Amino acid sequence: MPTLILLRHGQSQWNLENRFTGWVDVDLTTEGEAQARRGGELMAEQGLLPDEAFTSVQTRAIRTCNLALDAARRSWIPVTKDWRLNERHYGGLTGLDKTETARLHGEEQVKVWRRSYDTPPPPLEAGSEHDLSGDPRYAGATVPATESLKLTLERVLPYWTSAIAPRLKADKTVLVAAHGNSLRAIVKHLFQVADDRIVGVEIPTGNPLVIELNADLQPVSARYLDEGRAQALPEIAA
Ligand SMILES: O=C(O)[C@H](O)COP(=O)(O)O
Repeated sequence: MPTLILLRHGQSQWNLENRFTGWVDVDLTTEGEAQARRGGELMAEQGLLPDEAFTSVQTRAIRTCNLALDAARRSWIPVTKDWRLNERHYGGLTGLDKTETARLHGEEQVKVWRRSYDTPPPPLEAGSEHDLSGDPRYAGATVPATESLKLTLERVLPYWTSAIAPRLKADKTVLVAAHGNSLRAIVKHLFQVADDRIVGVEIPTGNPLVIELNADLQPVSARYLDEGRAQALPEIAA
């Protein structure tokens, strides 16, 4: 049975500092490294051994992927990196403190920017210290100035369809080590979550989400391996 394991990176330095991160390449904290290793141990304990892995081009996801695969003794499998699995771009909010931003703009507005489907944050100004358009890892790509979840899904989905789905259709166990919102995009697509319901889907750091799929890649079961740190999952259509 095709098995997908979604793993959000472990706690990052800016998760700890409660700052909007998006495409900024912050690293894991010591706690985040431990979460990634624990994720790999849980996979191994339950015999969930990935055949292949996909990750973004951001250090926190790459290192999470490597630490989890090391812990599961699967560091030899093929790993493919692609910017389309990056975190959603947080635009002009990048680097700001989340609590302070809520104080300035109101909780509701910040919830809309963080969790709504199609309202992007204000764009990042060109030339800002967080402008990554000159970063060599994005050569040939158009670096966005901001992204809603909808825009994130629009760049994740073609990659899902062309690169990841074929491996699942070949009946493989596939690990995708990525980010809160690129993974929410995949969950929205797989579970056919309505635009106004995706606001309720949160993905915890470093907790493998195992989704068994049928031959048409529709979910038949879904569970977090660390039950104590699980979050509610969307319903599986009958
Ligand atoms: O980019 C970020 O700040 C986080 O990785 C995800 O943030 P969120 O919880 O606001 O979506």
